Amino acid sequence: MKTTFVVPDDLEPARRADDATAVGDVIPPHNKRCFGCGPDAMQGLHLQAIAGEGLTATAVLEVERRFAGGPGVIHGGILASAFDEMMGLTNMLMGTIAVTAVLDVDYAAPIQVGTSLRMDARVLGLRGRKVYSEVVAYDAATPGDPLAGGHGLFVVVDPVDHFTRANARP
Ligand SMILES: CCCCC/C=C\C/C=C\C/C=C\C/C=C\CCCC(=O)SCCNC(=O)CCNC(=O)[C@H](O)C(C)(C)COP(=O)(O)OP(=O)(O)OC[C@H]1O[C@@H](n2cnc3c(N)ncnc32)[C@H](O)[C@@H]1OP(=O)(O)O
Repeated sequence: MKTTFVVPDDLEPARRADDATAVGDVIPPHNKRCFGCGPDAMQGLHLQAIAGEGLTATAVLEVERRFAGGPGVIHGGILASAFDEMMGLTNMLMGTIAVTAVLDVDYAAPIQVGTSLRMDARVLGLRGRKVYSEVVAYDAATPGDPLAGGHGLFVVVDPVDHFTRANARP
């Protein structure tokens, strides 16, 4: 892939929280109405990310017709949403809440409607409050070269403070 996103080469190691979702279990939705993972988001992606070892998680997105952009292929914004959510959920294994500051998507190949898209996400490391994460996506039926990849720079926030202020805006 050809991303230009720069991951610092001197990241601090990130640590899995002692009470993080057990390996093999679904990371619980952080908000029932979240477009990415919420069960009550009628038009949402309904992603179920399975926690892996360390700071990793995997999910499969069934690329439904309602996710189309160009004829027969996934909308780029839908893929970006899925990547954002996958990295955000994986970050939660650290026991912190981090919001997206920068999202980078490498659309390496068209992804057809009907694809079962496997997404593998992991936390790469930290720099103070900054969390660097990545995700790679494959065709689950015919694994081979990645179809797309993503990177994110997330910033750890106090969720009550962050979302209270976000909702207080006039
Ligand atoms: C009412 C009660 C509610 C309770 C809720 C409970 C739980 C909620 C749960 C979870 C939700 C979150 C995540 C869950 C998982 C998945 C969902 C996906 C995540 C998202 O979809 S989330 C939506 C989109 N997201 C936003 O809505 C963010 C809007 N934004 C801001 O809220 C601020 O912008 C913020 C907080 C990002 C930073 O603000 P800030 O003031 O806290 O910090 P500051 O600016 O100092 O940045 C600190 C360091 O990050 C560097 N930095 C910042 N921005 C950068 C950029 N763009 N490029 C390069 N570097 C950047 C600085 O350069 C500095 O770096 P350094 O430390 O080296 O100087």
